[in-house]
Amino acid sequence: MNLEELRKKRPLVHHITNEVVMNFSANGLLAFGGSPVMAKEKEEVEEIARVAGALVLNIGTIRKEDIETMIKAGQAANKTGVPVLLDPVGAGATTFRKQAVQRIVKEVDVSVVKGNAGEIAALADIPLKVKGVDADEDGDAVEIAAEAAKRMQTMVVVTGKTDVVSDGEDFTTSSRGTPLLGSITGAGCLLGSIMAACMAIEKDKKGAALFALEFYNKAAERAETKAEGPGTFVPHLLDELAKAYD
Ligand SMILES: Nc1ncnc2c1ncn2[C@@H]1O[C@H](COP(=O)(O)OP(=O)(O)O)[C@@H](O)[C@H]1O
Ligand SMILES: Cc1ncsc1CCOP(=O)(O)O
Ligand SMILES: [Mg+2]
Repeated sequence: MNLEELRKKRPLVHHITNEVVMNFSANGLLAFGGSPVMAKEKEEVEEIARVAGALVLNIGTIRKEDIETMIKAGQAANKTGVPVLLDPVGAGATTFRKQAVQRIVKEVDVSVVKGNAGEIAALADIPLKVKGVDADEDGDAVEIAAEAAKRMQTMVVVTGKTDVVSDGEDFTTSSRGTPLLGSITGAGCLLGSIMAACMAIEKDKKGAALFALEFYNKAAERAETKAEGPGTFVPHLLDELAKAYD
């Protein structure tokens, strides 16, 4: 994954995402070197998705009518080879969300499904405690990722204390980061935006996902050393995301 190339090209990342994180995701992606656009009107999503570098479908505050919109955008992205990242926010919390994800995955060729252990466990039908959009326990992230990848026939990233990237057969883990990421909202969503931007530049999607995980969590570790708590962690994280690490 070539970060210099990404920063030169500033790939456009089309987001259909939740209202909670829009501003944070846009700022974080800008800091990293991508170009965010949030657009969710059914009449315009195909036009944007087909010219974007990547598409993020994030179900954090999804309503019934948004499912069709996400499918429309996803299929337009598929037609022009634009990678699609799906974040199944809260999939472990309600049947509606889980079924929405299952429908999207069936109708769109999703490049990667990225979520926390609780969300991905729900999609793999592995019992795990969840609390709304958060995982309440870690579970066996490797097993969860593998089972979900097999069922959805796509690459899966499980995030948490240890992150796992799996295609159902092989897997790679990464254990960087800080628990402070769990004390701000949108940490996972922003990781998804950055991962999608990397996939716009790097065609090896596993390589792109691992680069995004390492870079993001390294930036978070450095931000932690400068922060006094969750409040000051956020601006430091944005600053660190704008830097370059070897
Ligand atoms: N306890 C932890 N220690 C280190 N990094 C963590 C920890 N919890 C989460 N992270 C990191 O925070 C980011 C968001 O992960 P997570 O909190 O699982 O997502 P979400 O915000 O979607 O619930 C990931 O990069 C992950 O590696
Ligand atoms: C709190 C909340 N509620 C619905 S979406 C959302 C944001 C979730 O963000 P993340 O998954 O990055 O923690
Ligand atoms: Mg999340």
